[in-house]
Amino acid sequence: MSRIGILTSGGDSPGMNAAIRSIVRTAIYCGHEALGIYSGYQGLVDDEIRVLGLSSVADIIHRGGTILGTSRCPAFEKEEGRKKALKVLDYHGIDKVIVLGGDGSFKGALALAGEGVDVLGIPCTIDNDLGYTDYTIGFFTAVETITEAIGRIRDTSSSHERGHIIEVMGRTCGDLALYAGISGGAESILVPEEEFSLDRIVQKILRGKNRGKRHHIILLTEGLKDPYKLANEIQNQTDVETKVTILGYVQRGGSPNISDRIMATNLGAQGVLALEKGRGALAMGFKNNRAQVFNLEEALEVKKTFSKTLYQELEMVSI
Ligand SMILES: Nc1ncnc2c1ncn2[C@@H]1O[C@H](COP(=O)(O)OP(=O)(O)O)[C@@H](O)[C@H]1O
Ligand SMILES: O=P(O)(O)OC[C@H]1O[C@](O)(COP(=O)(O)O)[C@@H](O)[C@@H]1O
Repeated sequence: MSRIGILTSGGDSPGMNAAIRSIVRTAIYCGHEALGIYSGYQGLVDDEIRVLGLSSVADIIHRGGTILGTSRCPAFEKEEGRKKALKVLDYHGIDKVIVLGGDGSFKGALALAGEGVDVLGIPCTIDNDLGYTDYTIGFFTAVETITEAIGRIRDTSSSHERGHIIEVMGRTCGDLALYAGISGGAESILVPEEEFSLDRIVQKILRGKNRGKRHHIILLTEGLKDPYKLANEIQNQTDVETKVTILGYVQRGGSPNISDRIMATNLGAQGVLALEKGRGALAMGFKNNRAQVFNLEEALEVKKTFSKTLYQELEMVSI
């Protein structure tokens, strides 16, 4: 029997609760004990740990956020913080830790593994910025949220004959803009992986305007450009009034969609089974349409690739 600690870390993502439920139930089914580590690595350093029973994860599969709470914990990046965390794990007799988060949280898990703790990472981030897995838990729910926002904004843009810049999250990864741009029918997307061209956006708006188009939706990945300056530039060069909406944290909250609930349940359950068999540092990923077990260190080294094919398709259909 193992005592399995579970913690959620970094930015929360829809589906984290579904994964926690799956891990706790599978662990108990297999005869282990599950312990919740609250508030991410901070809770590990500060000893915020409680046993999770079967009913502690009832009625959460559909909830956004994480019942365990999350944090960004600079203390854990220092040796002193990690020493405290190791003592806490030892005190509770926790021999395995499952970390739900993104690449930063996985680096934290790797540091724990370096001290002899068996760890397993489950990819949870709306950004879909981990190279070793095709998708991360929360990504498709966030794409749906953005797609719905595009639809609403297009209604009012068409009525007023306006352009609209919608800033989306993603940091260094353009997947949220790419997938939501395709599913929402955006005219242009600005992503870190592709060269920016104001002229291309302007020409597209002018072509659309000439054939009677009344809306122009531009998705901008956060941090690339000041959306208000960009709106001014577009307005000056096209004479199309251009507004800005920054979607922000709306994208990160909310009930997980069906695919995120299924992927979370799948990766959570398989994660427990993988930890039973394997030692060291592991990661679950969703590759080629199925749950697979990876070596965590190798998984972190896989460079994230951007789909040129999807990007070209978006460019062609939004001519
Ligand atoms: N190199 C590292 N060593 C130890 N812990 C780390 C390291 N990098 C990140 N972490 C821990 O993981 C937390 C979450 O990382 P962050 O990059 O903010 O989020 P995400 O996991 O979503 O990418 C950090 O606040 C820190 O506690
Ligand atoms: O909550 P914070 O600290 O403002 O973080 C915002 C960032 O978190 C994200 O929503 C998710 O990123 P991570 O999953 O890597 O934490 C990013 O898209 C965004 O830039």
